[in-house]
Amino acid sequence: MSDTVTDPQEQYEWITKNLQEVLNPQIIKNVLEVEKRPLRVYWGTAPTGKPHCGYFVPMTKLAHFLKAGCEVTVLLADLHAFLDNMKAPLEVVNYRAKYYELVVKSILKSINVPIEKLRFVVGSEYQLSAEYTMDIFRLSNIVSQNDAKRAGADVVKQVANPLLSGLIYPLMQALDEQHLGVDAQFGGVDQRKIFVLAEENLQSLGYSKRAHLMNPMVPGLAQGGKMSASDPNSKIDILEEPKVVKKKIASAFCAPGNVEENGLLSFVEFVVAPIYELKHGKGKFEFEIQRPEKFGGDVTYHSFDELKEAFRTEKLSPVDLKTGVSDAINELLAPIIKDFKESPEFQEAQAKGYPAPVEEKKKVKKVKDRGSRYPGAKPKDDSTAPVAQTAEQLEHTKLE
Ligand SMILES: N[C@@H](Cc1ccc(O)cc1)C(=O)O
Repeated sequence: MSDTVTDPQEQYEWITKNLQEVLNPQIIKNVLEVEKRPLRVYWGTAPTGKPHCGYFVPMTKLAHFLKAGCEVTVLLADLHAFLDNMKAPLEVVNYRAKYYELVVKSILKSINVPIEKLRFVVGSEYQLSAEYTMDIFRLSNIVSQNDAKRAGADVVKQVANPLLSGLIYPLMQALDEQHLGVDAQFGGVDQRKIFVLAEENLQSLGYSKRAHLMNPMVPGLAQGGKMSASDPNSKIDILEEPKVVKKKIASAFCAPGNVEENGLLSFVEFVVAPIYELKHGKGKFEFEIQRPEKFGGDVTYHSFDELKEAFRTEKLSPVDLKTGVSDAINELLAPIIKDFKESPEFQEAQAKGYPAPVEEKKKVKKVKDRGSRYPGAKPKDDSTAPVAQTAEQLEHTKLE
């Protein structure tokens, strides 16, 4: 990556590049133009599930911030992962935070971002202090249940009987801005309601209002563009093997000529293009697709619009677009998979951060054992069926 820019105008352009929305841009401009110092900005991530390909998107923004000379902090929000319906139980949360840290560093390295310029902070390192705790209490005395609930609506998992932790979550995210000593917080536009909560309340605690920078949400690969945890094909793990990438992309929704609802084109637009630009310079774009001779042979597009137009007019078929996108993803993932395979620390963080559920293991073993005792018999999994103890229960079991 080339050197950082120093002209305030240019810095502002890098900071806000590709964003969907900026709240309080004057706070940023004031830092750059009047105070003439580096902008301090942070991005928080809660180590919950496994990071997927969408993770490249905030990474390119971190690169832009560094390019603009910002002081960038990455918050590994371990307690937030716990507070969000215990998505990360306390026994595993520090391994998951480590795993996220290594993924973030590996991605940044792969797109030539100097990681030594970033500050990594683990949430629980400061969020358990007396001062921070007192701030949660102070904030809980000025924010209503309703407002806290609404603030978390797009971030905290919504369940039938919501836990109190889901209300504490947004309060803490607001307080992080103060306790990390930043001028601005960056996140996806799904964080908007929490950002507004912070803007509306920090001043009542005697703290200053921060600016907020928001990325658009990147559509997934399924029809409708949602990335859903329940549809594994809509997401590609950051360590996905090339073959699996091909398979998932092959099953992605992609109708001939349809450029509106097309997760593959979105992936090129929001992930591949910004990374290419970072590596090769402003405005540069190149997307190569290997294609059999009889369908026109290999083809290279020099702008995203050119690619999109070729697909719209059906000069490029879904099969060929899929080949191009799979190859591009595999190229992006290769250095991260390599880092993982070469690092025992990385592997340990994954193994201990995401242990196989104990129940499942037991079940599998039982089924296997039975299978070997009765060769050829189809194992029937009744491990959860109740065992009848009395005549009455036996009768009941029979009836079922
Ligand atoms: N809410 C963020 C995580 C986060 C947590 C705490 C923060 O201070 C900032 C961000 C997410 O959805 O991933």
